[in-house]
Amino acid sequence: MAAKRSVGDLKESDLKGKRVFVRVDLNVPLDDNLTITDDTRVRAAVPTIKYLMERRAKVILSSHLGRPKGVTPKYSLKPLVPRLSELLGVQVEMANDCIGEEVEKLVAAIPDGGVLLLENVRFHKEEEKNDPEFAKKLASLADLYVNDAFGTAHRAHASTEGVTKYLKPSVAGFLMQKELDYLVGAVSNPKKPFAAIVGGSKVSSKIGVIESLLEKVDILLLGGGMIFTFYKAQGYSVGSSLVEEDKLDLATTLLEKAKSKGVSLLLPTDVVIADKFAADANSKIVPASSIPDGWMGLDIGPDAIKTFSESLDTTKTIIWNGPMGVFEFDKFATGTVAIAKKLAELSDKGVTTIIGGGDSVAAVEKAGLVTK
Ligand SMILES: Nc1ncnc2c1ncn2[C@@H]1O[C@H](COP(=O)(O)OP(=O)(O)O)[C@@H](O)[C@H]1O
Ligand SMILES: O=C(OP(=O)(O)O)[C@H](O)COP(=O)(O)O
Repeated sequence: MAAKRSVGDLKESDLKGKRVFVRVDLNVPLDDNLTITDDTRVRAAVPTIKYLMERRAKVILSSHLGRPKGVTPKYSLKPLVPRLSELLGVQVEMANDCIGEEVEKLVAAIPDGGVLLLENVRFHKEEEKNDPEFAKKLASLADLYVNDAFGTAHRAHASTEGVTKYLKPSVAGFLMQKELDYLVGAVSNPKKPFAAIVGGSKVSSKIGVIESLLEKVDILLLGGGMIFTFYKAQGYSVGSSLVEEDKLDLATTLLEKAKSKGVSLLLPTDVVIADKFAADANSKIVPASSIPDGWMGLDIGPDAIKTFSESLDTTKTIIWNGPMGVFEFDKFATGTVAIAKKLAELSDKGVTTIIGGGDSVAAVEKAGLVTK
């Protein structure tokens, strides 16, 4: 891939006094009291913002949080202000919207080196539709554009793709540049055997990822909420586990494709099931093929952990996205923690291990393995 032009390539005169629209990914996990439970993404956004502040640009920050349908108070970016202000060493101002007259007034008032955070860009449905008129309105706030939202780089939305048609130059931020350099390097030319571990709950967004990984990997391990779509496609009973009915045919196709490409695709042979989606649910371990009605799979089982771990032993490159279970509940965190520990052990032995995804990173934080 050609090198992306980055914010570091701009001249100081391109930035001084200029309004810079910076798309960041501040989609952090919040608890019920709206406290940030993992600030990795906030800290990751800081280098680019500080760089712009030091060059006396007027920084306009834009992000989404969650998947709101319209204006939803619990998805407001307001809880981000104190932590951002603390990390940046200035009082970050916050707008109640991301477009409109009030926002324009606040933008006009940003001092050189100051920072304004716009409200959740997904409060407007036009964001995810990549609506050109909405993108134009966002673009009209600024003189140039920096995309540092690596965690959202796979989405062509108004604030990530649409605006670049109206704001020139449009450049990558330091986080985007660093992640692309590292990831593209590791994935386009991996040391083999190359394994991918995919879990989490976003089945429909990840089935496409699995399809493209089948072209590259030797081993593919599947865990998390997506496995039940694959089980169901094979005719297993999955109880009330997470299933995306409209992806059953695709799951079958992917299993066949893995076989024809000689990729070793492993699904967990056993799962930890629960009688409700709760931290205090009753749980038991059952073979993957026999989840009783009324029960749902919330973690991979001990046999699966063993098989997965052994299959990783010979690998040289591993990428991991998506937890193996509902790690937020301690009872169902075992599979995720075991895989995190395995990757830490292999990383110590010189295996390249890459972990991506907000919840996956949060899980590694929770397991206390970040330094590994
Ligand atoms: N078996 C499961 N059933 C339901 N949800 C699951 C299951 N396994 C994992 N999850 C959930 O998946 C979420 C993370 O998924 P996802 O957003 O796809 O990961 P990431 O943010 O790392 O890309 C977590 O909140 C976790 O609780
Ligand atoms: O959290 C994110 O992705 P992730 O769940 O893969 O880590 C990004 O902020 C993108 O969010 P989205 O999947 O709602 O577009």
